[in-house]
Formats: sequence, C-alpha cells, structure tokens
Amino acid sequence: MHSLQRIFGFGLCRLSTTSRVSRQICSLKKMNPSRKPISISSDYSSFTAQNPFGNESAAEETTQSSGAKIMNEKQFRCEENFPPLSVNIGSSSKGRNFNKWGKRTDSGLELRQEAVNSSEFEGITNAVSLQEEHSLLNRSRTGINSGLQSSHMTVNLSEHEDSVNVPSLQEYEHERIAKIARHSLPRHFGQKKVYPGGVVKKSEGLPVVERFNICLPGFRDIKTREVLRPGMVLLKHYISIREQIDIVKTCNTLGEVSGGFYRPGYKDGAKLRLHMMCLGMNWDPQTRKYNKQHPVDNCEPPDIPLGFRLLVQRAIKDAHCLIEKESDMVNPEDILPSISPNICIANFYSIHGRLGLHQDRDESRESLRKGLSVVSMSIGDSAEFLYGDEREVDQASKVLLESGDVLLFGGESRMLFHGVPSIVPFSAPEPLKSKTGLRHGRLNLTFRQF
Ligand SMILES: O=C(O)CCC(=O)C(=O)O
Ligand SMILES: [Fe+2]
Repeated sequence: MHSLQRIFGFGLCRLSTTSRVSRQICSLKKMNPSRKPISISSDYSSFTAQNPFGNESAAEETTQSSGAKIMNEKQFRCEENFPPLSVNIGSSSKGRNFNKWGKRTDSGLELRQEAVNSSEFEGITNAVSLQEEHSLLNRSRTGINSGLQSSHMTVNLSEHEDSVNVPSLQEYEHERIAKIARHSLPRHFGQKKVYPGGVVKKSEGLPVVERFNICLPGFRDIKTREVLRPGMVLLKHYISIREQIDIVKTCNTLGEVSGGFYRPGYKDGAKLRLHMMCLGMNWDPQTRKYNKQHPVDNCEPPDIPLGFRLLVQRAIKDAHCLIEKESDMVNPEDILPSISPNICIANFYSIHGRLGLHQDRDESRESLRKGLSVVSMSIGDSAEFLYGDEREVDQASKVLLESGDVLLFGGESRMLFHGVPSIVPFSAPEPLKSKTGLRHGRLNLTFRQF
C-alpha cells in the first residue's frame, strides 16, 4: 500500500492518509528537531517532515485528502506544547498555505483519497477486535462507525482552538487514539461535553445547541456477532475492506500459477459449479482425500499465508468472547474448539455457482472426534448459505453470507450439513471490485485442521 509524503514549504508538513491517526500523532511528537527529513513507515501511513528553509514569500494550494494533516513545524520546534494539527476525514477539501502561489495537482492524492473514502474508515473499526474494544458495539449502535455523509469534516486539535470535544474524537476513532490525543491536549480542552445522541449537557446560562448528525439517519454498520446454534458463530462484516482486498490479491497471485484455481470434478465426471484452489494440503473431490500432490497439476500446494492464519486466530478469539458473554458458565473452547489451520480451500463461485448440501468429513479422525472448528470467510458477492442436521434442503436453516462475514462451526455443529444454493449477483462492495478487479461472484476460504 502506497503512502504519500509531501513537503509543502516553510514550516509545514503533511501526513497523508492516516488510517492510524494515533501513530502519526505519536510520530509528530517524536519529530526530529534537527529538521532532517524523517520517514516513518507503518502498514498504512508514513510521513516526511520537510526542511523548513523554503521560500516564505509564495503560497501554495494543496488538496487535503482524508486523513491528511497539515502542521506548522515552527511551532512544534519552538514549543513544548503539541502543535496545531488539522485532521481531515471524508471528502477532499482545498487548503492553502501561503508559501507559494500556484496549484499543485496530485492525482496520487486523489487516488489515495478515494481509497480513504471507500475503505479506510471501515478498516479502522475492523482492525479492532472484540477483546480490545468493548465500545465497538456501542459505537456502531450510535451509528458512528459508518454512514459518513459526503462532506468534509475537520477536527482541529490546536491549543488555540477551545471548541474541541474530546468525546467526539473518541467516537469516530479508536479508544487508544483518543487517549493519546487527550494526553497531548491543553488542560482546558474537553470542558464542553457531548453525550451520545447529541444531547448537550446544559450549563447555567448557556444556550441549547442544536446538534447536527454528520452520518445519515438510520444508517448502521451492522457488525453483529451471533451464535446461530451451539458451536456455530457468525461474525458479520468482520473482515475489513482493506483485508478483503489483500486476501483477493493474494489468492489471485497464488491462483494463477500451477496448483492454482481449477474446476474440479466428481467421480462420476460431473463438474463442481465452482473453481477451487487448495493451500496447505490438497483435497481431491474425486477421492475425497487430502494429498501432498495436486490432482491435476501434480504439485505441492502453496502454504497458507501467515496473514490468513492470523485472521483465523482473531476470529476464533472473538467468537470465544461472544460465547463467553452469552453463557458465562461455559468454556468456549469446549463449544467451539480452536484450530491451527493446515488446510485452506478457496472456492470461487461465479454468479451461477453453487454447492450442494454436504458434510466436511474428510479430515483426520482425531480432528473430527474433537470437533475442531471450520472457519469460513466470505468475500465478494453475497451467498445464501444453508445448514442443518439433515441433508434436506427444506429442513435447512438459511443465512445470508456477505462480503467480510466469517462463519465458524465446530463442537456439536462440526458435522452439520451445509451448502450454497445461490449467489446474490452484483452484491459485492464496490471498493473491493474497483481495487482488485474481482470478477462477479464470491470467494470463499474455508480453513480446517487436518
Ligand atoms: O462456500 C461456502 O460457504 C462453503 C464452502 C464449503 O462448504 C466447503 O468448501 O466445504
Ligand atoms: Fe463444506
């Protein structure tokens, strides 16, 4: 992922596209007093501080992309206090610093801006696991995670501004970020308190302020977590768009060479209505066995990428938290046994793809006896997913699996019948398609431990 680093003239520094605002706040505080360019890279952001000895007479127009900050370096050089800082979230706006007249066009910025508008906000909230953040559900209930209207919002964290609400900063960013920001703010900040729902705590003699919601009414980011039945948990919209993009790109890279996606067949010659790729171990639908050798390419399967395995672990942990929360007398490990996955089957369904009701029962006897969980991730178009105790479509329960959903089944649900009767065409998130070129259809990754 590219980061943008710009120098804008005397005493100014721009931090482009910060999905991790906290990191950049920290980085700014640590900024090199020798004024040499500093480059701080993280997963998603980086910045460069400029040499301040530029041309002071000219002014320059800049585009402030979402997540960008412009700061006056002189102030943080001279003062102990945290410098004025402008954080932009949402659509781009034009900003000026009066160093150089003349417009700077920067298509890279706009591209990056697009990425922020489409996915980064979601990435921020999704990067937070249940254990880390209890306030996530509360925030999504108040609609703060998403539904950002198409407009520009600037939060000024400046000692010269006395109208910053610390709680509202807390609301749209992660708890940690607010903590860091609070440490950096002057003492008189945070005196005006806004409570969820826009209710303003009235102080004697102050007028009642009518609040404006920057998010559309009724919009909710449904990051629900649900126990569908004992041993079966659905984590809705769990994988961020950014992670989904990474997964698609990784699968595409692994899938276009030998051992990659192919259309498998059954013993009777019928073809499955999907394309498949195996990671870790090969599974042959004709023999229903796991092998080292690929059924058509005769090669060893690629390893399961570390990022995939970490995501599986995170999902299991969060599912356990949910199980614990719902029934405090149980050990979640007994209900949904953890796995250390050594098999990943990636299925790609076109919009006409499907998979009949079946059980996953080709893993080792021990794995099945222990009910080691299956962890299934959905990306792209949504799918209808059937599950039940019988191989009977009419008796099966149905759930919609959308892009980013993670479904886990283990323990007493390990041997349930399940299948995909249909794909919902053209339902994939737009940014996922535009950033990856993913075909219409659905990618499903199913992780198991042999
Ligand atoms: O696509 C899905 O959601 C299910 C895939 C599946 O059941 C399997 O690969 O065994
Ligand atoms: Fe299955």
